[in-house]
Order: sequence, then structure tokens, then C-alpha cells
Amino acid sequence: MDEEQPDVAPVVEATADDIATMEIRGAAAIGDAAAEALAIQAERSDASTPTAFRDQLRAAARELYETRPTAVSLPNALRYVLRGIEGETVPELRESTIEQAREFQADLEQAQERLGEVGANRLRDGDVVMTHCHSTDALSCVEAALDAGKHVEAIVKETRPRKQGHITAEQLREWDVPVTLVVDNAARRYLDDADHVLVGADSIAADGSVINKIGTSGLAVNARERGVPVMVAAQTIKLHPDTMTGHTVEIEMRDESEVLSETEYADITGGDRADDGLTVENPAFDVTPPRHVDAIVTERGQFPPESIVTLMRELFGETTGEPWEV
Ligand SMILES: O=P(O)(O)OC[C@H]1O[C@H](OP(=O)(O)O)[C@H](O)[C@@H]1O
Repeated sequence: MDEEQPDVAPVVEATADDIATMEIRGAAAIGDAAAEALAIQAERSDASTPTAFRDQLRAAARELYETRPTAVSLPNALRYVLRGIEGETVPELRESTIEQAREFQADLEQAQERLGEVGANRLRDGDVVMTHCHSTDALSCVEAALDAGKHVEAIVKETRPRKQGHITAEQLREWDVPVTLVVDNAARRYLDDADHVLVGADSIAADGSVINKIGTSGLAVNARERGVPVMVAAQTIKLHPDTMTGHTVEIEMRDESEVLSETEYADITGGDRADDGLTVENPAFDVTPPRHVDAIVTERGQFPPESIVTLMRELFGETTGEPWEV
């Protein structure tokens, strides 16, 4: 007999869809949205028993989890909320879920602010940062430096295929930071004008590897060659606990349509959609080894990448498992 699927609020499905299509994007924003969706699921739950309530929440968590595989802020957010829930009755569980989600969201905001202050210490008055993609953690370092009265300029990489560099440029211009926008291929040339490479992270592995937007690793190699320090801004929810037990981080492969439009595809294949000889690969992230990273800046201070595992153990212990296994 088929078991009945627990009811998941439509808002959870909508959030999952927005994460998958990148309407909601950026590791911190994804974690925040996931916590919010669980809070709304709890608020709107029609469960009549505590077991049914928990089943619904677990189903919601699964749906959110299955959207994008690389940013660990998503499972970390789900774990934080689900593991903190207490109560014997449905109203108690409801209240506790909402409280946990709000606590997570508040911590997230505070952590980013604190991280910004830590990261700003690395930026001197007059420094030029080169950015890749759009990271709110990275930008919080610039914001804090500006608040401290420092002048900062930026070389912003466009970041193909989705050009999130434009979002970075927009934010920096709002803050009146002079911006030079360059295509990704021009990065090496402009590294000579940069004092720092400043990027965010979707996940940090136990060995200090940084998983971030595709193109970060090449940029870091070039920066090392040019003697430009690489600074990674990542709140501790970007630390990937599974990597402490040897798991690797899955790299999301996205649709080829982000790389080639239908017309471009047709131009290459002469109109043949079913050309087996043409493969388009679109990995969203890559892995930068710790030897190419100078510092990981978190709300708990800055760390050489090789020592990040100490902080991971302190924060997560050795526990792993799927977020809904509580
Ligand atoms: O959490 P914050 O610092 O905002 O962003 C962290 C990272 O998330 C983004 O991924 P995507 O654009 O969601 O694929 C970028 O790779 C960025 O560096």
C-alpha cells in the first residue's frame, strides 16, 4: 500500500523552485530562504499529531535540500532548524520551529556583519580588490572598510555564464566605489592593478579547499603567480561538516542553455539539435586548493585554510548525516 505523502506548504515548493532556478541565489541567501520556508511550513501546518508535524517538516526539508547540491549553507540551515526543535504538542513544535528559524536568520545576519569587520582589517586605505561572482560575505568586508573611512576600488569580473559580476558592480556603485568591469578572460591582465582577490564561498572543505563559482581556482592560481593575496570571505555556515569524514563536495552541473542560446547552438550545429558530436558542459563551481588561498575570513576570525578543520570540529563535532535525520 502506498504511504500518503506528508503535506508540504506551497510556499516550500515555491522557495525550492526559486532556489533551483537561481531566483534566490548566493549561499547565505539560500540558507536564509530555507529557514524561512521551514518557518512558514510550521506556521501553516495542518498536522493533527506531533508525528505528522515532524513528517511534514522533514518532507519540506528534503524538497528544499534537493534543489542545489553545492552550497552547504542549505543543509546547514535545515539541520540547525530541525535539530533545535523541541516540544510535545503541535503548538509547541510549531512555536519552536519558528523560533529556531528566526534564531538562525538573526545569527546569519550578525555573522555576516562581524565577518565584514574582520575582513575589513585586511583592506588598507586605497586598496583595489578583484572580485569574482557576487558574494554578500565578500561585499560585507568592503562595506565595513568603507564604514571605517577607507577608500576602496574594485575590478569586477563579469563571471560567465550568468554574469553575477553585474550584481556586484551594482552594489559597489551604490556605495560609490569606483568599479572597473572586465570580462573573465581579462582577469590576469588586471591582476597587476589589484591588491587582493576577494571572493566568497559556497562550501569550505576540511582540508581548506574552497568551493566557489567556476573560475575561482584559475583566478587564484594566477593571483598566486602575480603575488596577489587571495582572501575568501565565508561565514561558518559555509563549512562543510561531511568533508571531515572524507566526503567530497558535489559540484552542480547546470543546464547548457546558460552557456549557449538555441540560436547559437543552431549556428554551431547547422540547425541540428540532435548533434551527438557537440557537448556543452556547465559546471557551476570549482575547487581551489588551500595552497592558493591566503586567508579564510569568518565571523570567528581569519584562518589559514589548512587550520580551518579545527574550527569545523569545534562547531560541528564529528556528526554528519542528512539534515532530516534527527
Ligand atoms: O553567501 P554569499 O557570500 O552571498 O555567496 C557565496 C557564493 O554563492 C554564489 O553562488 P551562486 O551564485 O548561488 O551559484 C557565489 O559562488 C558566491 O561566491
